[in-house]
Amino acid sequence: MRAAHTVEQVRAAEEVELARLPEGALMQRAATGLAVAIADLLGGVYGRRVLLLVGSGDNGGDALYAGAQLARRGAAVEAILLSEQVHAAGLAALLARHGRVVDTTTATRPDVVVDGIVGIGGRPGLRPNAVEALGLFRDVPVVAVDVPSGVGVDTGELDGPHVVADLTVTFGTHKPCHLVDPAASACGVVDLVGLDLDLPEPPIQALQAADVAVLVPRPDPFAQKYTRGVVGVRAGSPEYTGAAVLTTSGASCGLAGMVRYDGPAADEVRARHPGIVASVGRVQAWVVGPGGGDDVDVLLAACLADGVPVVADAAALPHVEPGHSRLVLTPHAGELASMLGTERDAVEADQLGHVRRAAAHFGCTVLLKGRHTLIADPGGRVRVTTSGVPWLAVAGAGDVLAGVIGALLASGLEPFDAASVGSWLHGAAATVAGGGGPVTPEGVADAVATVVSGLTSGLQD
Ligand SMILES: NC(=O)C1=CN([C@@H]2O[C@H](COP(=O)(O)OP(=O)(O)OC[C@H]3O[C@@H](n4cnc5c(N)ncnc54)[C@H](OP(=O)(O)O)[C@@H]3O)[C@@H](O)[C@H]2O)[C@@H](O)CC1
Ligand SMILES: Nc1ncnc2c1ncn2[C@@H]1O[C@H](COP(=O)(O)OP(=O)(O)O)[C@@H](O)[C@H]1O
Ligand SMILES: [K+]
Repeated sequence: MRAAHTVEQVRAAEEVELARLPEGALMQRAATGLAVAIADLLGGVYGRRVLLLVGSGDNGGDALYAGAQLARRGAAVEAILLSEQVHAAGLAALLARHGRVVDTTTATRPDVVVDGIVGIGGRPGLRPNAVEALGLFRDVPVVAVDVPSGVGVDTGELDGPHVVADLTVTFGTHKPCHLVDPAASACGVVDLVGLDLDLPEPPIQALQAADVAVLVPRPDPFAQKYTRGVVGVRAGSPEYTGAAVLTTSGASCGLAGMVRYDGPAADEVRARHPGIVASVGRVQAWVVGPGGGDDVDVLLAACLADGVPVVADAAALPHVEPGHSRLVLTPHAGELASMLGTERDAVEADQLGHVRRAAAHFGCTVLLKGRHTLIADPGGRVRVTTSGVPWLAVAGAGDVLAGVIGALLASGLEPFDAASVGSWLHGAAATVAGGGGPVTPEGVADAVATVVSGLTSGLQD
């Protein structure tokens, strides 16, 4: 599990560690990890040129100490000081290793720019002198210290100028901005330097393959199709039969024992999936909404009346009322904006705030689709999916996702787990299906089984 903690949580843990360790030890550990990461990026140190952008706080201190270590190993290190006051001991260490203080007119073209402007103590946005310094060498790789300066560290928002990093080296734990878009998209590759901090339960997590392998349902030796769970699909309309085919393709990923289809596209659905039963019967979970027609409100009500968990997607979303705790809502930003009475841009700018608000308002699990999909439950927990690839942004991919989550709900996973595991599998399946290239939604649905078998092959008992 990749965990992200808030600034307040990091500060509290840091205080305990600072009291325990000799003065400066924590910063030295951070700076050493940073120097090693910069050396890796440069493919060596001797003779390389490093430009440090140094702000007034400890973030600048990390950069100065890392610069001193690189200078000791033969790098030519220059520093632009963006404040009259910078970390004094860090600056002394750099100068002792023959690092040089320069300004925007005297800086030499570097091989890497190190952003030590501001860290977890920063407010969103950058001051004009920082913007000017960043503009000097636009095509040079940037390594951000802890966070790209200027981003909303706890919110994942971008408000004003900010650093766009190729690599971010963070310390102790991830922060929300490393996982949550749009800020996450400014981090580049994120490298974590461990500091042995004693941290509380993280408010935000990103499942990794090993976590999904544990959560994904596996049939026991005496399993029957009914004990594995039946997922019912109410999707498609005479106009949109494809949505029925794609949603049932997701539901047929193999994670439930049976798929039932109830709708107007039974012939199309059975032509692709002969195993699907096109008659009404008992189910352990419903998926409703993709490609839905005029009767989608009636169908949603019928699904909810069954008392089983329900995935509501697409056309069903505008009809959802608060108060159904075993519901999973799967909007994209535009759909969530309509549900909350706001604009798409507002949702995209503050994805974490909106998905949390929606989960609290509707009292159920809400999955906000995007590059880094967010899943929130009404208790405030959030998971982020980072397994996807941009090729997954293709019409119909959302229908497949709803089907996969429905299968996981039918198998008995709780809504929050079903949504986050389903989303992770969906992203990983796109990687497998495309092999680095384009995907079709049906290809993604087919690849879910391959992903699951890869995950669970090491776990057979
Ligand atoms: N936590 C840990 O475990 C460890 C933490 N460590 C490191 O410490 C860092 C946190 O250091 P920190 O607390 O000194 O805050 P930091 O972010 O450097 O500067 C804040 C100052 O910047 C200013 N300022 C604010 N906004 C601004 C803006 N938009 N643009 C420009 N300037 C702005 C403002 O000062 P002002 O100029 O307004 O007086 C404010 O006081 C952390 O990120 C990590 O790198 C590691 O060394 C060890 C382990
Ligand atoms: N840039 C991206 N990187 C990774 N995944 C993405 C990206 N953009 C969209 N996706 C994913 O693609 C899917 C698109 O679903 P959706 O918008 O509902 O499409 P549709 O309604 O046409 O099926 C979602 O799972 C979403 O998370
Ligand atoms: K920084």
